[in-house]
Amino acid sequence: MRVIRCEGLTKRYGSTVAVDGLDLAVDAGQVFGFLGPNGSGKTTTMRMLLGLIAPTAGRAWVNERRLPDPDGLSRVGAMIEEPAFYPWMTGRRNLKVLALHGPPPARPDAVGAALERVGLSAVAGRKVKAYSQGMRQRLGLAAALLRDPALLVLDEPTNGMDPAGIREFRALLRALADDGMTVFVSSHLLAEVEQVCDRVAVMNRGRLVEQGRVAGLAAARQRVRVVLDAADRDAARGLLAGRPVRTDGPRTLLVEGADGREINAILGRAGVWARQIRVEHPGLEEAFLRLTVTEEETDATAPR
Ligand SMILES: Nc1ncnc2c1ncn2[C@@H]1O[C@H](COP(=O)(O)OP(=O)(O)OP(=O)(O)O)[C@@H](O)[C@H]1O
Repeated sequence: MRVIRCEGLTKRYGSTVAVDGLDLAVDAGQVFGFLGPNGSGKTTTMRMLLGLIAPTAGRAWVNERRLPDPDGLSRVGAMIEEPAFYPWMTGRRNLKVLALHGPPPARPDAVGAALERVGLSAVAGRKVKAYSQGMRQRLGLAAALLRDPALLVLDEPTNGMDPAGIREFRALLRALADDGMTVFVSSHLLAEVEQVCDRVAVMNRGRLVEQGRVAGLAAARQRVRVVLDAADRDAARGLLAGRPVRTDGPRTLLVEGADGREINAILGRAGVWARQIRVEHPGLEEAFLRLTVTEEETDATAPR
């Protein structure tokens, strides 16, 4: 089942195109990472999917209902921006207040179950003002879980958390998906998403630049590392001109997306012999950075 589907989803604010013709498909039971640098349109997309803002153009379906159909949205739990709680109330009381607000009202045991699920049962009797950032985020997640959602939409949920908290949160998301929930989670930090997500979509300036399995994207970003005698480096660079090639120190060239054999042949034919040619698969993090860096930036930062 497709839990989220978008076709040409677009949001404009005056002359700013926050989201530009987005096509997206998210299947049930996955953790789906929605990645991109700040300002790339992630929050705007999530707000459209939650029916909080109307698209300028395009269509979207949530839980197989065309937005803004409330039936599709009634099975969605969300955490967008920092969750707001009454600081002078305990964690448990905050959730009870939220459980009372409908529709639909939450099941009577929903508060206890949600606290248990996020690992806050032991501190549920403490006032929220004494909670750490990580505890607040988890309470936010518990609030999103109160009505047994089929889909969780989480906007940068680990912002401000420490590394241990991030690890625990990641395990929690994985466990929820293993129980059949679909988790749509945004981040500008790939490293954390890479370890928990089945699939990712990468946004840049309102546009989708990649979508696929995490493992597949990492493999697709292969590069060839060519180590030469320093005297040969510039000649080799000349031979590879027109390809995405950059230097990495006085003896090394990195050629993006290339095939090792082909590079070997080009250099060998011209009599420029490499000391070493190695195919590398840089982590998704690096691939992601490269994807979202503009061409001018690449030129400006490339060592010459
Ligand atoms: N209400 C608004 N009015 C005008 N412009 C907006 C509005 N909301 C978002 N934008 C613009 O749309 C673009 C995308 O913003 P959005 O918040 O969706 O990005 P993001 O990827 O979620 O980034 P962040 O992680 O910083 O929230 C930005 O250029 C932003 O300035």
